[in-house]
Amino acid sequence: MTIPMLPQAIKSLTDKIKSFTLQPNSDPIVQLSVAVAPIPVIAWLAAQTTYPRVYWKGRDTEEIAAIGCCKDFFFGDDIDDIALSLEYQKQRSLSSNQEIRYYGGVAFDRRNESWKEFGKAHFVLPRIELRRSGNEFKLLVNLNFTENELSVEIDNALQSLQALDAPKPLAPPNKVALMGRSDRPDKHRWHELVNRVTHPKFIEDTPKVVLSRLTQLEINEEVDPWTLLACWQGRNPNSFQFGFQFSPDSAFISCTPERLYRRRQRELFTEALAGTTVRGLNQEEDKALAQELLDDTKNSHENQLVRQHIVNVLNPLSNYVGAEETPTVFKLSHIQHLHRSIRAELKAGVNDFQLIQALHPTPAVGGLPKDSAMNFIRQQEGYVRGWYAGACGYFNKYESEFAVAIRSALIEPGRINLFAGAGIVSGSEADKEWTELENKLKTILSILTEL
Ligand SMILES: C=C(O[C@H]1C=CC=C(C(=O)O)[C@@H]1O)C(=O)O
Ligand SMILES: [Mg+2]
Repeated sequence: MTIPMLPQAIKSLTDKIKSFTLQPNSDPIVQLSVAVAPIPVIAWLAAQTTYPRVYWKGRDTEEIAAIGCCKDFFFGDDIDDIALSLEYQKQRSLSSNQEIRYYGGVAFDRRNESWKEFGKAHFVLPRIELRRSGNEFKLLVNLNFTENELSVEIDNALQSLQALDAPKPLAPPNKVALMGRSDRPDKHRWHELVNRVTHPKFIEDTPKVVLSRLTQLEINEEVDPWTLLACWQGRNPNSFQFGFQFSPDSAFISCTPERLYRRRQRELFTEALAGTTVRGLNQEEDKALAQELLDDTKNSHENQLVRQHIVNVLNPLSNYVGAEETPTVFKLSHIQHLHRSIRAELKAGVNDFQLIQALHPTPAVGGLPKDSAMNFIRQQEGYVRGWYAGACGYFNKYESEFAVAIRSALIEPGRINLFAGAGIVSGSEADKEWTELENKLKTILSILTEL
């Protein structure tokens, strides 16, 4: 049997929707899908004009583009974890289909203000998804009968399918002309902050604070977030790549090496990723730099604190937790990190909400102890992190995956906001940590500008 091309696949999905009937005991959330011949996933997403638009690619061969939504969970100003947990439990009970997924994110700091459309937590059940798993592609539609009756929901789904645009090839992005750049905190303030955190009295109680910086680039031209993400993906294919765009005016994209966790039923995979150096100009130099990183006390301490904390918070939720004793080196296009894998077997009944609460933010982006580091960041950093260093991904009852939204950018009209942080521990020096921030921006800057 030949797999249908996109127009035929849309037609057969349309027929499926038209002939759908709700059985007396069927779930109120239903997913219908058809196989489709290969389509470049990001290019398809970039061609669409419906919002929200979501892109997700984890470390395996699965890639997803989602558009529109049939349920939107937005937690703007006031959210408490109890309300969030109740909503989460409710959704979990509405469908037994393992393929139904909620995509979204949680801000870095749920107790501080966040970005307008992104809020403190924002998840969607998409209307339409294009999913690639290896070489297999499928187009799917979700129907949500919890709020609309059958005919209304079917009409909505049909309209969304009709509104789909054909994919166009992505044009390589032009280099942008920078009209201005500003850093918050600036270099002077960065020195002050690092010196405060590394003061022996402070560090005795708070051994790690991950300080970060917002770099704003002023531009005159339009930058397509999906084209930018596609290029970024090409540079760091071993990273997670994702993007969320809730309206035309702002898109958050990330090409992050850091997994928060991957859960399959009760099996959990997570990691400690912290400690950084640059890549060498040749293989020999690269190897020497990696060895230096492995031997370096400050970087080892940075990573070890993350590993220990993750093990500690997972212990009460798990029957078993195992973490690599010795780190390995995780290489990206411009930098390399220390990495330790961690695996856990969760206790029965532990859910994603509890996992995010326990794990996020890890000391790779927050610090240690969590509350004291978060307070310092909240009071001193001088800008709102929003979803930078937040947790983004998807979940359902059976499986989930979340990445830590570092190496990320918020694209707005006339402005690109870039973020970079560095773990400040005993032995950190302000100048070196500032250079580490610059190194973390190199890949995205090399795509955007003539470096
Ligand atoms: C907070 C960031 O990186 C974290 C992840 C890996 C290495 C890090 C470091 O060496 O400082 C950071 O903890 C960032 O890139 O914004
Ligand atoms: Mg570091």
